[in-house]
Amino acid sequence: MTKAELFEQIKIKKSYLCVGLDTDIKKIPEHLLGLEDPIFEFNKAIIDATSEFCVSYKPNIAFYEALGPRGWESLRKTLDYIPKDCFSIADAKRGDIGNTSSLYARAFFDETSSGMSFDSVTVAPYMGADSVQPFLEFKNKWVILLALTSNVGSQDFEFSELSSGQKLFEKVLEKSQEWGNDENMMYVVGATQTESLVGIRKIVPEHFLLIPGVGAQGGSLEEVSKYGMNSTCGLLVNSSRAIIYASSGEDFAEKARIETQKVQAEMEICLDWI
Ligand SMILES: O=c1ccn([C@@H]2O[C@H](COP(=O)(O)O)[C@@H](O)[C@H]2O)c(=O)[nH]1
Repeated sequence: MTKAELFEQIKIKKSYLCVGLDTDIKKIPEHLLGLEDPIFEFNKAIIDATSEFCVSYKPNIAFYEALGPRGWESLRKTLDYIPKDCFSIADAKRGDIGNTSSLYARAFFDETSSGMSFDSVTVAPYMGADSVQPFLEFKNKWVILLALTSNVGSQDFEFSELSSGQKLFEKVLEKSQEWGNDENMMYVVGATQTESLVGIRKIVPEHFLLIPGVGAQGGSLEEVSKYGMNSTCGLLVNSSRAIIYASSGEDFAEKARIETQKVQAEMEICLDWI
């Protein structure tokens, strides 16, 4: 999906919501557990209930790979089921020396190799250019580079001040623009980091940002939108647990739909600002 196509979907659905499919076998409703593939059945019901109100889905790969071959199969079926007008994100946080990164890229982008072709994959930037480049070699695919994460541990390295006076995450934003552009690279910025958003927008005014951390982590959608939005929206705001576990009962999909619709309604108001 191109940047223009993504913005078109945002305008059509009046939403920049990404629903996170962090599907934990220990948390899915009991009545699904007897089915052949409970994880897929859960995701299918969530997607059916929410796709009207969101533009993207983000399976976090950890939840699937922890289950071995069964988990990978649930992931592949889930990706197949995600509507083609929704932007798919493999939240895998990969990155290694070049030849290894090439194989990670094939795992998430090359359908003939792995059976899966996501629109994008999250990548850690700290091994530098040669660790990211193999992902960028795939046409019409996106790298979503970790910049300023939502967790408390972001303080440990990402805010470190360099001799140039820049923070480490600022250097990531600046340097990585030599590798890709706003048509093939996005950045992860936590919704808990809104005080840094104005500065981030000075470095990457045109790029899309993937913003996790609203909902269960307590970030504010209004603040993220106020400080992060640009003329093409420029935001994909993710919520996982607050949506998919809105209920632990048989009504989980219905409750997920209600939560998704609430977030979409708030986003519709914010989209009027652009
Ligand atoms: O900085 C980051 C990077 C990634 N994540 C991921 O996003 C979702 C958030 O889930 P919630 O349930 O909405 O809190 C999850 O998959 C994280 O691994 C993040 O939270 N922060």
